[in-house]
Amino acid sequence: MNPSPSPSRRGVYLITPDEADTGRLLSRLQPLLAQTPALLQYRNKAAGPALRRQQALAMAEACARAGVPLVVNDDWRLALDVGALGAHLGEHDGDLRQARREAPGLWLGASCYDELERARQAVAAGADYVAFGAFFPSGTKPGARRADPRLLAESATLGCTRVAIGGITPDNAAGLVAAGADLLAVIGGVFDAPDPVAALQSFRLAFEPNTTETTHP
Ligand SMILES: Cc1ncc(COP(=O)(O)OP(=O)(O)O)c(N)n1
Ligand SMILES: Cc1ncsc1CCOP(=O)(O)O
Ligand SMILES: [Mg+2]
Repeated sequence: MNPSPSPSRRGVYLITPDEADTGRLLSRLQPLLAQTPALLQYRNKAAGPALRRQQALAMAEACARAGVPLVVNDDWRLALDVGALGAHLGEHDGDLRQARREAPGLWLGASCYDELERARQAVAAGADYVAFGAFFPSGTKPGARRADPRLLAESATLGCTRVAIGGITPDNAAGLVAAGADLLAVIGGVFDAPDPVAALQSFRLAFEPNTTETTHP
């Protein structure tokens, strides 16, 4: 049995933008963490190891204060080091089976891009969640492989949390939830919005039952 903890499995999985200034990163995050997104992922593709560690520690402290679980991108050892809940690993981020063995308590996620078979293998190797995408063109990662929303339904039988990523905004979110996404991983849809807090709040609608249908006696 997998002993890792299981955070709230529905909602926005907010991911940090590349931001070199830790103070500025924190001040952009504070009002968003106050909205308690389901998770925060610390991701900074432009930072070296020292800045990543400094920022991951700052994220861990801010998340603990806000009651938001933290996931560290790319590096499960850093996740352990800063006391994060989990780590997210993609195809270039090491062996998931090794991470599961050496960090049995971490909540582990795996990028599966547009491949159901990769998701099956990730779950067999110990992943707690699988992530598919990009579902829409992503300004953050323009070269990201594209995925079909049908993957979200097709992966239901895996029995783990399913995450959608890539170009997700409040306007296109509901379709992915309807297709089976438990968590919507978002960078630009919040951080590039004119009002990031309002954008984060708007995602809530996507997770509410459809109230536009009327029942007739
Ligand atoms: C929730 C989530 N899903 C997918 C990714 C992408 O991971 P990866 O393919 O390793 O790419 P980078 O994010 O490292 O550029 C993710 N980070 N989070
Ligand atoms: C890391 C990653 N993997 C696929 S798309 C993407 C970027 C997500 O950012 P955005 O929400 O801005 O498209
Ligand atoms: Mg990665």
